[in-house]
Amino acid sequence: MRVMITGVTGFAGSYLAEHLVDKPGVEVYGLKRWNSPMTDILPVRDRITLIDFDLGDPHSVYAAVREVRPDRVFHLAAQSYVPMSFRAPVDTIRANALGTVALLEALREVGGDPVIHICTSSEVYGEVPSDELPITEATPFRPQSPYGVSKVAEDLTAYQYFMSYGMHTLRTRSFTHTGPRSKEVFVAPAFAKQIAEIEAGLRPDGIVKVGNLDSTRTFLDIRDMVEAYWLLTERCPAGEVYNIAGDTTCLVGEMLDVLASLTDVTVKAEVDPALLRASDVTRQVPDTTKFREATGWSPRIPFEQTLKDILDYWRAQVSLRALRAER
Ligand SMILES: C[C@H]1O[C@H](OP(=O)(O)OP(=O)(O)OC[C@H]2O[C@@H](n3cnc4c(=O)[nH]c(N)nc43)[C@H](O)[C@@H]2O)[C@@H](O)[C@@H](O)C1=O
Repeated sequence: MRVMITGVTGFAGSYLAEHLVDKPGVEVYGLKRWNSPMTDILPVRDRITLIDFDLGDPHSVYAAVREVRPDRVFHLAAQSYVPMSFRAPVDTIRANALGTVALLEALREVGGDPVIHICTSSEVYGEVPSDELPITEATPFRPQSPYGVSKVAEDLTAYQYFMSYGMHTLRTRSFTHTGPRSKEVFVAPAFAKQIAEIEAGLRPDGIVKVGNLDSTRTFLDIRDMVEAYWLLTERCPAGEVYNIAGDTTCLVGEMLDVLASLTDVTVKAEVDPALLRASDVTRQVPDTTKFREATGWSPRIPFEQTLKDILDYWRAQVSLRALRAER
């Protein structure tokens, strides 16, 4: 089976590749931008076929799809950082929304009836009123960022290709997922990196810069998420949409408390106004019953273990950077 992953050098794409390389009969084709850094993000790079493409260029998307002729597609390439989408809305919507249209058009033209996972986000729901929680797949779209809008477009496009052409699209509205190797622009690695720097003596004031600590997130380990994506394509009927999320719902401030409990140094949080958003989604409380019933999936990695692994990853990164600086 030929499995194509777009965005294979991204956080989710690299973990999915790692998850799939040992599955019998699976050949992994990873699509990446020609200049994507791969230093430590893609440990299985020698076990997959890498293909350069650019989501912004429909010709390159078509050429890659024609080369692979995939049986399964995981579309994980995206501009995924919400604050960046406020600064670069056109680029975010172009890459995410138009990139998805380009991919689906290429798949339609090449044919072969692949199973296609289009990865959208809990950000499509935006800020949901408290009396409408938990968020089900029937909760209305109220996106609060250009990123959220781009993901609504991806979601509806995947639905339209199923309805119009009978293509085997599946959509996930993926809630927060994190783990080692996630970029430090996201909240858990941002906090973990700063704690590792305090431990290494690089932040003598012991201050961790934070944004909005009163935001609720439901955390899932990336390694559980990629298993969910695989089961989605194994077990779910065409055209469906699913929320996928972890079991741990807490305030971002509580997540920082757990991280702080994993170190011996004293951690002081200080709000950096630059980390506050024009509008923030603060009530991310999902109902994932539909996906769990369809697949039997449930998360295996405890929240504290995920945070420990993230902190250890940043401890290693911080010492590596210090070593390089010494040379
Ligand atoms: C599902 C969804 O998940 C992710 O989007 P996100 O939820 O915006 O992720 P984040 O880690 O940037 O923020 C989480 C929350 O934490 C608050 N927060 C506080 N202090 C800091 C802070 O220092 N840094 C950051 N980044 N956030 C902070 C921040 O205001 C927000 O309320 C992406 O993968 C996205 O692609 C996606 O689809």
